[in-house]
Amino acid sequence: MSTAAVLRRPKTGTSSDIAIDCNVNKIFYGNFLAVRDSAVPIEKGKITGFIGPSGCGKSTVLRSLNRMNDLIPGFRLEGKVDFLGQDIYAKGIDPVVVRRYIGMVFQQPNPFSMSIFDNVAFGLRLNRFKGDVEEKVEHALRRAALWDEVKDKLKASGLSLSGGQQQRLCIARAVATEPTVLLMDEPCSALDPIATRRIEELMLELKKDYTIALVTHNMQQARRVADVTAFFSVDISKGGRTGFLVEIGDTNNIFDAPETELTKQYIRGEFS
Ligand SMILES: Nc1ncnc2c1ncn2[C@@H]1O[C@H](COP(=O)(O)OP(=O)(O)OP(=O)(O)O)[C@@H](O)[C@H]1O
Repeated sequence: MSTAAVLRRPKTGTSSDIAIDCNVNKIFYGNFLAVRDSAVPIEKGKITGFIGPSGCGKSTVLRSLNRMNDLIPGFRLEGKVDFLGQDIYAKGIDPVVVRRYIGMVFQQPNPFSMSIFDNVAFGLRLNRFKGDVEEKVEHALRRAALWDEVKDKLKASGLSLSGGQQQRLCIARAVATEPTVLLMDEPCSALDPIATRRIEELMLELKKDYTIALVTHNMQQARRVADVTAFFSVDISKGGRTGFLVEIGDTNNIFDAPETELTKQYIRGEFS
């Protein structure tokens, strides 16, 4: 069976509510133990927010969900990450195919130095899409709430757009190939408050069609958009700096009735 055949999209009515079942025992960069003991189920159709102090491993865990960390020399994961019940780190699974189903939007908007149209069409062409590219590009730009602003200048460079528009272009690029899950690594950190609000509104709109995992430094953002929040912290007890999951639960519970003292302290702003 081919890899593409192995990685299926979720069907309605499947028994599990989990899109990605992430069970990290350990993640290393070389000899450095960056993250330990983090079981983070990413529920279908929800936004799961990752919060926690700098260096607690939020991005590392997020990037493990679509094998983006494979690109980093020395990266090693002990544990299991299942996408719709299939181990994405299993032998024979092509990370490129994994990333087609589990797309990513980065902190810095990173449109390619090409036209708006070509930015969105990029993944389609890469995947040798045989259908109507123009229709797909328009659909993706509409999904990213950018169509009205760019429909008359599709040949202009993606780099000519504002920061917020560029980030929406990157979201359009990510959704053009119709992934199942979108990983968003601090997608608003380079944006002003108005552009941030637009992206937050967009995330709430996108979750109707996509499962989203979101790393954010901004606790208020997690509170505004995340259905589920995972709080990570850093363990310095053994002389290292190892991130770990403290707790995960409904966002309201994490913010209003957290189970651990550590979460309470973080939510109260006692450390950052
Ligand atoms: N490419 C890398 N090579 C080596 N160590 C890394 C690499 N990327 C991250 N780390 C280390 O792994 C740990 C977790 O980093 P990570 O970026 O995942 O944390 P984070 O919670 O996302 O941090 P921040 O909020 O500051 O972005 C940190 O100690 C970091 O220095």
